[in-house]
Amino acid sequence: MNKIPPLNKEMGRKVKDYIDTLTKPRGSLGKLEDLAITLAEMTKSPYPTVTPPGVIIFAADHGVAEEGVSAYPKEVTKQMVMNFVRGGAAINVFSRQISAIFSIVDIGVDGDVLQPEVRQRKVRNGTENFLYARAMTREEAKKAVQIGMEEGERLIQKGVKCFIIGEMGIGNTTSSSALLYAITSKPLSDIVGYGTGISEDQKKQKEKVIKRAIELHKPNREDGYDLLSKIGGFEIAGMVGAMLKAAEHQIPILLDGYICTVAACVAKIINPNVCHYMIATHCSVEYGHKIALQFIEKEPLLDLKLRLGEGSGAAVAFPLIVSATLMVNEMTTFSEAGVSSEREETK
Ligand SMILES: Cc1cc2ncn([C@H]3O[C@H](COP(=O)(O)O)[C@@H](O)[C@H]3O)c2cc1C
Ligand SMILES: O=C(O)c1cccnc1
Repeated sequence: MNKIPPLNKEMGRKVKDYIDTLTKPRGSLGKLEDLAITLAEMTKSPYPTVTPPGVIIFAADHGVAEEGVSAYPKEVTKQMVMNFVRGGAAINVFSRQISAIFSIVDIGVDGDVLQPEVRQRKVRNGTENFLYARAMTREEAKKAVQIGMEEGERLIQKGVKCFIIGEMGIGNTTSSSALLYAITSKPLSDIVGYGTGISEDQKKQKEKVIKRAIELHKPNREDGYDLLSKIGGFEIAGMVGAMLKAAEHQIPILLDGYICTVAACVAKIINPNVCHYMIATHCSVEYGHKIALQFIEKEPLLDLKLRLGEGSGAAVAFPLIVSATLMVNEMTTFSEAGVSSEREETK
């Protein structure tokens, strides 16, 4: 197990006191103040920064996509990887907006995208259909998490100061829902959503597939690798690895939507300290997202009715995180500005 340092609460208290000296009514920047304090606790810096951000997208296919659980065909995974290369996907647009260091990792796409922009880290051409067999072996699950760690390390060496971890994989809301069901035992009707936009009948089929898979595999909810190997995906395992690596280096992780947050749940099972370094940026339309957020005990900053993934919501929320850091870095204090501070009788 990798070592993840605790939060530096002392630094948080110092920054809280400092924020109270800035030229604004005490507490008036609300959640931005909480964010600045949390970032100081994570980074151990009184003046935290989150730029440049790193966007890392793990792409892989899912055998269970054969069961008609997605509104789109499996080939879209590979086609979207090519779209990421060309720069036309939502995450490309938002990554450019925030000047992110961008990386695409093929960790298990069914078919090759042999482009210099794509990191060739394939474990296998997609998982097995977990309705009939385990998605991958335990060794493959460990390998995929290890690859996620290495790819995370690579971005850290490039100097990223926060992580946005995205994914692409047709069928991965089914895998994510199976994981969340195995982890929480909440009713399937509260967990399973419409993913890319399936019909009511397809949603019923999706629930049935998940229920049967859990009956077949009986995953151990306390064993992250058992969960990943039986009902997970290579990209989800890669995300888990990148999260563990970021936390080890005390780098904030901006969580995106449903799949990303389910990966965060699995990471928590492997090492609970990883959650200290996570910020939930938004709440997705996918039903299970709320349950996943409860499991890691995080409140989302925004509700933009997104249901895309790729890291898109976290990238869109990134400027808010920057605002929190700029408040501490650039605002003047009451004494510097010659502004009278709060009256004694109010304190
Ligand atoms: C064109 C396109 C681009 C996407 N970008 C992310 N996803 C999202 O949709 C997929 C999950 O939904 P499901 O489980 O229903 O297949 C994932 O690839 C996720 O990243 C996309 C889906 C499509 C079709
Ligand atoms: O919230 C997400 O990440 C999501 C939701 C639906 C489809 N793909 C991704």
